[in-house]
Amino acid sequence: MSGELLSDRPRPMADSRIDAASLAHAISPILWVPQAGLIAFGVSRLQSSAGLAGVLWPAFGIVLAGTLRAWLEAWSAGRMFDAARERLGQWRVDAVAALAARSPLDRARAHAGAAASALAEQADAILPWQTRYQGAMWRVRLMPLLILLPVGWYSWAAAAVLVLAAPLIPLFMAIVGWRARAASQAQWLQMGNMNAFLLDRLRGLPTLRALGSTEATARRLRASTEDLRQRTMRVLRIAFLSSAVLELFAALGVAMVAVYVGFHLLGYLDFGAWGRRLSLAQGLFILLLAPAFFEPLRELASVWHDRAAGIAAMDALDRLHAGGLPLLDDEQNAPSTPHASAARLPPGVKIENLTFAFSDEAPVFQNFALDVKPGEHVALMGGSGTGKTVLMSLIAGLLPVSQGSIEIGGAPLTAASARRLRGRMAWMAQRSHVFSGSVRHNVSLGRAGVENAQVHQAIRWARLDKVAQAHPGVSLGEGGTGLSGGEAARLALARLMAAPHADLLLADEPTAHLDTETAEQVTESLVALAQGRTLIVATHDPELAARMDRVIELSATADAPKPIQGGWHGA
Ligand SMILES: Nc1ncnc2c1ncn2[C@@H]1O[C@H](COP(=O)(O)OP(=O)(O)OP(=O)(O)O)[C@@H](O)[C@H]1O
Repeated sequence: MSGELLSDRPRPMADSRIDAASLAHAISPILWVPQAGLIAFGVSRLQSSAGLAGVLWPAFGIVLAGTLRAWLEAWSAGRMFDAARERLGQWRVDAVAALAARSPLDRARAHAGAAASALAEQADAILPWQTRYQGAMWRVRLMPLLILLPVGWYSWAAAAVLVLAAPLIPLFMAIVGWRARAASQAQWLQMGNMNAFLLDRLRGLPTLRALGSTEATARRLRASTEDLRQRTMRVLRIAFLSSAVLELFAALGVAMVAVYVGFHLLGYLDFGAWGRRLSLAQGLFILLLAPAFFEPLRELASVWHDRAAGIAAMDALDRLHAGGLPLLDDEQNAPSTPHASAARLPPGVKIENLTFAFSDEAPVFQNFALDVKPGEHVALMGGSGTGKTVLMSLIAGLLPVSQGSIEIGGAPLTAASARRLRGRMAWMAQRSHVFSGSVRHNVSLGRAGVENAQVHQAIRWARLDKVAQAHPGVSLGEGGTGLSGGEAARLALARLMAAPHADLLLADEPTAHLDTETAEQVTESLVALAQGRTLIVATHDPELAARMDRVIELSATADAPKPIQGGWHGA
């Protein structure tokens, strides 16, 4: 996926379409109008000495309307929740795909802890926004008007009181809501930062312990949690304030209607009923409807904070989409399961006129050219920072070329071809990540085309079957705890071995940090494994380099490779 495609991605917005469920949810409270009418009517029947028998059918009607309303609310809430969960699931998938489409060398990528926090925790705040808030919003649009009509029908004065009290509520809520969103964003930002910090320091705990820096880390963590506590309290204060403002104005509105109706029925106020006098039933009807007029607004206030938290969560998901260094990839061109082909030649690598720079930094490569023949074994050497890892990443399509071209086995490396070509490659990183899990899983990595038998063979070949942690049911710790440096290197080799379809091997300093004996074993294994395949190895190890067909020396700004040893001897 290209950088432009990523940045052009439309921002995911809340789905505000009104479907059957949200419509049912919005209008279900209207059933309170016939219920209130029947209650008022029943009371008037009691007053007119109709007896208990006279209120039986109004009571039946009240129960019926109440049951229908409860069913409608339960049904619509369930439907709205399911739909919102489905949408949220899709947004999460999109955000993970956007993260995966970024180059692993992109320094601007979200920190793992912050991304995990946004995806797993914060994204859940979108659900109440999409269900409770959107539902409440529809009720606010419809219900006050639908209540105002019957109230106004009997008394314009009572309707006027409601109309005057109502706008004050959204006004104050808008002011409070604006502050709530900023506070919510700050709270989640701090939460994400804290998670990222915690994850980073937990990974580096052995280093911190060894260098006696745990106390300083604990102090910083304490300061972070205190900051988070204060931000959370700020959010809660604003949420409570918005509810208090609304309750105040709703209570005032209802009280004023009650005062008007009471004094009107007592005969002290004889205006406001279109020249008539309200009966007890009509007055009661208006009194019962007045709280229902404010009910949607009260509901909206109680979920007002959900909107702030939901938008902040959506922004956090959106930030995971923000463009950076893209990985060369186009999911439309996903390869079928790769197969080893006996007849196929291993691919050569031809680089022409290559220029690459990390954003505004000085170019790592300028007009660089390299021709690795099919089956050739090549060592990339050069001082630290001369671009060996960057060059291998460019060949693997993990970084986009700024200018020039790379051909793998005669096929240009582009977004469309990258997945297919990567299917022919196997990468041994400088520090291969070891996942928490069994050795077997760490070797297979769930790769398509990697059979169980190949995994077992690779484990035996790398002599990992003798490693205690390779026993069934025993898992490696996070980051490979439980493996020595040499065993971790052998595990990386087993990963290459288990993928026989890969005929272009890229190994980034496979013997770094190993003692001479282990380095020799790794070199032997790698050379044996690379027979009949193309191998490019970045190394500072002269012993390993000497086993290659050719050595390419990279200089500070690699504009031309310098062969310093041997030539190409063919496969
Ligand atoms: N993710 C990155 N973002 C920005 N610059 C980077 C990134 N990775 C590497 N660089 C820079 O690119 C240059 C080449 O780095 P690279 O890792 O390829 O060097 P190297 O030759 O592999 O070094 P070493 O032998 O120490 O591993 C260095 O100047 C480095 O600072």
